[in-house]
Amino acid sequence: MTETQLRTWTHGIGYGLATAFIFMLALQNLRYGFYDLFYLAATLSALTLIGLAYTILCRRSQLSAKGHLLILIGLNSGLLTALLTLDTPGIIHWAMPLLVLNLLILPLRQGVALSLLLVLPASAILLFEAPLLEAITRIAGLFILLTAAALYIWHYDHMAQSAEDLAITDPVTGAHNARFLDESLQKEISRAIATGHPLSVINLSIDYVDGLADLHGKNSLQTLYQNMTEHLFTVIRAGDTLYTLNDTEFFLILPFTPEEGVRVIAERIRRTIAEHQWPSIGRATVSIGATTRGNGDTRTDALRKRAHQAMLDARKRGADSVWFSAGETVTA
Ligand SMILES: Nc1nc2c(ncn2[C@@H]2O[C@H](COP(=O)(O)OP(=O)(O)OP(=O)(O)O)[C@@H](O)[C@H]2O)c(=O)[nH]1
Repeated sequence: MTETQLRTWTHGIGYGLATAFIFMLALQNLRYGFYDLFYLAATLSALTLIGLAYTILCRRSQLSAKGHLLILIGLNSGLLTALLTLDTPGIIHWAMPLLVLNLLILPLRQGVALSLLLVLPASAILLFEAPLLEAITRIAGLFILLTAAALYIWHYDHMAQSAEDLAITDPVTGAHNARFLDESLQKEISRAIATGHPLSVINLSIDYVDGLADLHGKNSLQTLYQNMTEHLFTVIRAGDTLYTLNDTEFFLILPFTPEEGVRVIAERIRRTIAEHQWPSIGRATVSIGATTRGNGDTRTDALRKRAHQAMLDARKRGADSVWFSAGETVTA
């Protein structure tokens, strides 16, 4: 299930349950002849029903649907007005489903702010109108509910962020992982097509990995890979992105970089790696394949394959070398 679908379901169920709850209150008050409270509950349940309809209408853009804020401001201010104008402090418990809705539907800060705008004046009214002990008990209940719901939402947001980070970041090296590469490269290709700026990529592979693993062990190779990632981060400029493909290969996306530029940076990477003293194994070299997008390159696999082939060509010419392969050019 995508995040948008998850939000649509939770918002829909939230509004649905709130509508059912408030509608029951409306019916009960109608039965006992409390017409003011009946009209209030009927208005609030109509608003939650609008929220449900809005959720269904905006189901494809639920993450950016701004109308929820207006609907919830309407609900919260409706209840606050009733607390101020009707002499029935008992309806403070109607705030409970509203607090949950605020936090369930709005971004955390907005949800907490709107809830406090309801709870603080409501508490003052309650302290003024109800017996002290009763007022304190009800206010405490509201704050406990608000805190628990806010902590739960904060925890969920935090977990979702960690899951997203894990999905796109290699846990060992901190670079982006291969799954994220195609998505980013496609975006950069579209951007390069739209703006006409050059785009280059680099495929980089550590030389003689089997020999290094035999000689120094797999753990040393893993450490070398991490050290090389850190090193590459210090060589590339902001805006370039680094991806780890497997335990021995890297990929770099270099926006705004023409052929002359990618030749410079590829050679710089090769030289600095060869000159470096690596803590786990001493000396190491890399073979680098580089390519620049031609006007016929519109897909990621073409660029990835060409960079990979260029890296194999570099290796064929002897380790510790760079090979550049020109982009596909189509004449109109
Ligand atoms: N994407 C990318 N390109 C680089 C990088 N370093 C050098 N280049 C390319 O190589 C060209 C020449 O770079 P340098 O020899 O460092 O000269 P420079 O004039 O100091 O480079 P800039 O001020 O970064 O443009 C640059 O214009 C870039 O196109 C890098 O880290 N990333």
